[in-house]
Amino acid sequence: MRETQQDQLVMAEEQMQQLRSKATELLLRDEWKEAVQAYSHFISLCQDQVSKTPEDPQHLLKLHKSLCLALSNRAEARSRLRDFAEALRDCDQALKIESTHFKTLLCKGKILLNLSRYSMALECFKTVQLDPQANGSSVSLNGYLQKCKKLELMSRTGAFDLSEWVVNGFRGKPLEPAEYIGAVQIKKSEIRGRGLFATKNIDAGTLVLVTKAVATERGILPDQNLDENAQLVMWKNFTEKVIDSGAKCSRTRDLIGTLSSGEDEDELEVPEINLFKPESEHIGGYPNEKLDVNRILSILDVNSLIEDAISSKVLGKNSDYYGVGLWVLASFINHSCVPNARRLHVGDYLIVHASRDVKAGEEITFAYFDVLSPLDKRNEMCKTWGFRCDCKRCKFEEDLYSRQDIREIEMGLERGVDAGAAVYRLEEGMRRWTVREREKGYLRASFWDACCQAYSPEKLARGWGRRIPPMDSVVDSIVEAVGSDERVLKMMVEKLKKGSGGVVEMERALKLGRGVYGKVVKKQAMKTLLGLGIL
Ligand SMILES: C[S@@+](CC[C@H](N)C(=O)[O-])C[C@H]1O[C@@H](n2cnc3c(N)ncnc32)[C@H](O)[C@@H]1O
Repeated sequence: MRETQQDQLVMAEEQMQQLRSKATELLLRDEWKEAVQAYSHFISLCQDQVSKTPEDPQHLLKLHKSLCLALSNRAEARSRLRDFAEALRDCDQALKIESTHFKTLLCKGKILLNLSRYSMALECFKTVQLDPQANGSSVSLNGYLQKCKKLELMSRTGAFDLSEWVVNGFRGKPLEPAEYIGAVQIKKSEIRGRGLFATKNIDAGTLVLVTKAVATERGILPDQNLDENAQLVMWKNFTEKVIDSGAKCSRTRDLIGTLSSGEDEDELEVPEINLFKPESEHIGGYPNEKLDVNRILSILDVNSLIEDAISSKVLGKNSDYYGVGLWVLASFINHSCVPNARRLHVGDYLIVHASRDVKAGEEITFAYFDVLSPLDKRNEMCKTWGFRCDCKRCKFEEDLYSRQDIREIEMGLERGVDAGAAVYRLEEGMRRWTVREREKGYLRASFWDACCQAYSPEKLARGWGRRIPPMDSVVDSIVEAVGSDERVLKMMVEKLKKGSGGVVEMERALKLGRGVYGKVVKKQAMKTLLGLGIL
């Protein structure tokens, strides 16, 4: 018996009804992957029906409504799976059917917020607000609107305040930062390949950029040397996450494709800074067909950063903590042993600020490893990064380290010679070798451990104080060379706490603090952090 057209329609309707119920159930049970599959099936059936019933406007309207809702729900499920690109496509398709569809606009706004496209998200939430349905959910909608406005303002101005989180000992949930790009551009670097450059004068503490990770992986490694296996597992998870992010989003893939894989770095194209602004849709022009897994792995080798758990350094907590991540724009920042910027990790965000005053045109650099260490040690650390440092301090010290006197000071320290005597010898040497003021900072930073001990109250009391330069000028020259550092700051604060210093010294310590933590920590919070609140 031949089925009539009507019978076929009824059967299709029944099948769609069943699929819709199943998909809704899966969505309610948070089974996102299965929900996407069920909705995909439903959507293709629905689209099929739309193409078959062009004459019945009532039925067509009903089908379009079902299609719109299914696309919206699939977008929700996809966004939960962090497949934002496909989720956005679903939203746009649904909005083509019904341009003010409440649920879709809300979903699209949340996805855009997640992608740091604040002004577009704001537009979505504003349109949602006009819908009469919005009254019922005004509390959460208002929350999104306020959050979006705040983030949009932050991303334009870089006005962050992390004071509360810092004062609470880096505990609790920090304020969510917005992505931000300050006065910088990417150019060819004299150090190697491309680098990030200041387009204006930037003073110490000012934000340079805030950027969200493509992916991160974190864990506690009780003993980093012994637990190589755990590190390998983390690295594997991390690379999988990066590959997955690239597979899900062509923009992410394109951006990863701009990064160096370590080969022919000086020949690489110099991308426009605007490409890295989250609101810019497509970048194109990069040979991404070459972005296979092997290339991604090489890119990760060159560009992944280990998270600096500031709380572990400052508060002595979480010292077992290990985190690795890829932050695309920050990957253009070269290393220098005379860095002028520092990084701070807040959640998945990397915040870079100037650690000393930077002049327009100067390259922004941060330290990939501890630069308050001597040349040999820095060379070793550089090796693990797979390059030979081409910064001006290394060049200067390489020439100087051929001198026997420097070697003797080093050997003396290894033998346990008094740190005050070593610093005295270094200062005498620098006078004889007519080392310029700026370069004195380089060498003092190289002999930081000795300087630090030499300026301890006990050593000073034993008479070294009169024979070596005043601590303030040594600190100034080190900070001028390598920017602020928490150990230098600590030395200054200890001096202040001993009562040797007034308002001027306090201002100096606060300026150093700004260089270490950035202006994201406001003055009062900085005083509390430095333990100077009572002064
Ligand atoms: C994260 S990338 C920095 C950006 C890179 N220059 C580019 O063009 O994409 C790290 C790579 O930059 C180069 N590099 C960074 N700092 C350097 C330095 N101080 N000396 C020599 N090469 C450096 C090395 O090749 C390193 O593997």
